[in-house]
Amino acid sequence: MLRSTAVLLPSSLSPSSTNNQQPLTTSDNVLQQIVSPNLILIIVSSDTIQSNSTSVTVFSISKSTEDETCDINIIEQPSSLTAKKQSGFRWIHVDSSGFMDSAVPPLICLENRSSRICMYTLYGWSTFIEQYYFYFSAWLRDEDSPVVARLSQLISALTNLTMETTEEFQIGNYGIGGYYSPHVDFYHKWEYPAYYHKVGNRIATWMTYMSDVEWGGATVFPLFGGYITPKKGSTLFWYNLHASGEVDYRTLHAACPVLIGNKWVANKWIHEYGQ
Ligand SMILES: O=C(O)CCC(=O)C(=O)O
Ligand SMILES: [Fe+2]
Repeated sequence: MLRSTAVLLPSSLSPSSTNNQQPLTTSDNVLQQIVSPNLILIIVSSDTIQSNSTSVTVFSISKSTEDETCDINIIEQPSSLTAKKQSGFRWIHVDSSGFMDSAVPPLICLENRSSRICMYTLYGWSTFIEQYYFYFSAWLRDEDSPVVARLSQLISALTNLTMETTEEFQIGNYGIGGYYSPHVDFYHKWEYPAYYHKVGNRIATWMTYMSDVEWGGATVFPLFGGYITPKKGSTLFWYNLHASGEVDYRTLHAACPVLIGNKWVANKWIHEYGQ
């Protein structure tokens, strides 16, 4: 994975400006900047999820290549899970029957019980200062729980991508001061040649926020000039590669430090092979 720490975040994107917990809307300039034809941003607002209903409203936001305007499509499809790929941009129709609401508590519970918990820091377990990232994570396999398996199925159905070459689910937990420095999720052939040969690069990232964060913890895309405030159940999905397979550096992103509260995310990295 490329490690780039040389990115300066504009002051408007600093963590202190992310603490108002305003929900993102289409009129938000930041959001308009963040979306590009190659970056799909799905905001699944948990407010819109009714646990007993058969449909979920999904905000699929895309910037059209022609006029640079930002469109929002709110689509309710009660009976099917379909993903459409269109030239220039893509959108996704969803019916997940309140899935996110029911998935979050068991996933958190599993995380608490997980024996595969580990702490990610650049220099191991020693000091936390000036390290690349600081958070706890655990890996969940589909076999660990029907909830995990169902979430994988949902992602596959929504994105139209096979889960055959995905990584296990990564559950990440940031405590106070937890952060992840600017990085990209893809890697280069020469970094892990054997692994690359087996599954290809990380074509896409799926990230669901499993908690709100009282203050801080935003995910920042500095090259798009925008950030997303964590909101339980909201999901970001973006392609890390161009259609040609070339890596897309515009997907550089970071997790701002959590100032107050606790942040939980669930990541799924989807690989190229089999797609
Ligand atoms: O927690 C976030 O907001 C981002 C996490 C992330 O980028 C990663 O785990 O690769
Ligand atoms: Fe990342």
